[in-house]
Amino acid sequence: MLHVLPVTSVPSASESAVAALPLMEQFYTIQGEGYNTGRAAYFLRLGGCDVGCVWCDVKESWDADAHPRVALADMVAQVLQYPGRNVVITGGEPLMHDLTHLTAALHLAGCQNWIETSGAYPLSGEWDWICVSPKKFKAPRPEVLRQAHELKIIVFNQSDFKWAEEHAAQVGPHTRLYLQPEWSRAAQMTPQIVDYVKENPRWQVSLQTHKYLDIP
Ligand SMILES: C[S@@+](CC[C@H](N)C(=O)[O-])C[C@H]1O[C@@H](n2cnc3c(N)ncnc32)[C@H](O)[C@@H]1O
Ligand SMILES: Nc1nc2[nH]cc(C(=O)O)c2c(=O)[nH]1
Ligand code: SF4
Ligand SMILES: [Mg+2]
Repeated sequence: MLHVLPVTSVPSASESAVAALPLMEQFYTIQGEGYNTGRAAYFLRLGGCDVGCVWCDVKESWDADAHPRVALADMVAQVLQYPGRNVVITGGEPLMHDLTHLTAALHLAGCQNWIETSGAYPLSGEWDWICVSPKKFKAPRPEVLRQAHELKIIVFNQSDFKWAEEHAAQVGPHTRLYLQPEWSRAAQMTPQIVDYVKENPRWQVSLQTHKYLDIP
């Protein structure tokens, strides 16, 4: 005799765990950095990061427990309040979480999923644009570098140009290459980035344009 399990809409403990993620903040703005600069996008900033960049501009994101767990359906509903359909998942380090369910729900809702990641954790989720910004403080995973649409190196001092080339050697042939000044060092490093790009034109300049525009 066949035993038929009852259909229930109550999620199991493991389903509940993936149906919500720690969310530090969400906002609709203009993508300020890299390839998609200037395009409207809804940002979901997830809590949690153990990479430890000394110059991180969002250290409040590091402690995942400091941020409320928000249901994925509620995040999608918030995104849909605005006319744009590009969603940037950032953090914190978003790949510390399994992003399979969040990105599937966003795709079902008609969104384009873009990620900002250090590449230090395995890639999960369905992505339309992957920006990898590797860090000296926790090495990026080679397979994440290989899948990057965009490599964005933060330039803090002159040694970062050589470090940038070492990582450019690990991405695919079509990955866009960007050099972005660390914000507190922008006055010193931006002129050096300009000179470097003129000499090495496969690289492009990326600025944190939202900080100049004074928007989130
Ligand atoms: C806050 S991080 C969050 C995503 C992920 N943890 C990462 O580092 O890619 C978002 C982007 O901001 C960049 N970033 C963080 N602090 C910065 C700073 N002080 N100056 C320039 N870029 C910075 C990161 O390299 C990354 O590309
Ligand atoms: N406007 C805007 N663009 C961004 N691009 C990447 C950001 C991030 O913090 O991940 C960011 C951000 O915080 N704001
Ligand atoms: S990996 Fe990203 S969020 Fe984490 S410390 Fe570095 S810049 Fe900040
Ligand atoms: Mg930012």
